[in-house]
Amino acid sequence: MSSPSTRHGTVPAGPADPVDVPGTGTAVLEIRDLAVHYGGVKAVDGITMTLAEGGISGIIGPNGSGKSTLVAALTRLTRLTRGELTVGGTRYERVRPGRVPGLGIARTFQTVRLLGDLSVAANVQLGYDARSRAERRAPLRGLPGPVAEALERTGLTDVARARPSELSYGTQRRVEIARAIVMDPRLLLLDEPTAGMNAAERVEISALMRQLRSEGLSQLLIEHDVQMMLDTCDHLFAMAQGRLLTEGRPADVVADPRVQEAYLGKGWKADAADQ
Ligand SMILES: Nc1ncnc2c1ncn2[C@@H]1O[C@H](COP(=O)(O)OP(=O)(O)OP(=O)(O)O)[C@@H](O)[C@H]1O
Repeated sequence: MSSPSTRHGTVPAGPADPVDVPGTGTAVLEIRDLAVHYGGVKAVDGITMTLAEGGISGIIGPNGSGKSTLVAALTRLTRLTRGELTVGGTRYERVRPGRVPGLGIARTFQTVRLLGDLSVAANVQLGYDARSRAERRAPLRGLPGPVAEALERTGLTDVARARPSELSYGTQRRVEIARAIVMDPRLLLLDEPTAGMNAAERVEISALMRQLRSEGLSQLLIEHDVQMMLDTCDHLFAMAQGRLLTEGRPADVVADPRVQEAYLGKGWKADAADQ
């Protein structure tokens, strides 16, 4: 595949091995001493993370460890108690949520949020229309190039005219990813994209994420499925009680006794780390 040109610059097509490709060495997102307290609840309490450009970073942590709050902070949907956020070199911890897509951060949600009355192509076009006011006035006859490209990159061209209800759950998830990448983000946040999926659909989403990485897209994956994290991520962060426990190569992080201690079911993590 040729190196795609994005509004954030031309990116090199990378090899597919998730362990050997931790990113380009440049940070796409930097989080410094981030805290979100709800009254006395320290949902996130002093997190510092650097996400490598061009890589797939993952966050694991038991229920209530602060993952969703961290995503809400990164997308500016929750107020920070303190901390700094930098994307593509731009500080953004004070910007309004509506400006976040314009900074190059796109996301998918824990639940499918597609418009059932619209075709797959029209749902994806909503993301394209959101790119800028000027583009929203562009003629909608036929599919704009970026919409067709997003459909192709996510393997949806053949179902472009279908309604979401006609598609499997896994395919609906891919439509959401298409809608996010049509914005040409510098970073894609995926919040539990395989929740409710069967094993085959999880493998499919993991493969799609690795394909998007080979096309140069930086991604942050929040996911409970540790095997999916091992199969997909270049770098893993483990959270517990609002803090960062450890980070590093996924197999090393999953095997870390502190990480296993943080979960109740320790056995399956040891199994996953052995693979
Ligand atoms: N709006 C809120 N007000 C008060 N406490 C909150 C709020 N949102 C989250 N919390 C608390 O903050 C902590 C972290 O919650 P969060 O949902 O971020 O964890 P999580 O790791 O995403 O959990 P899960 O894996 O179950 O989604 C929890 O103790 C939660 O009860």
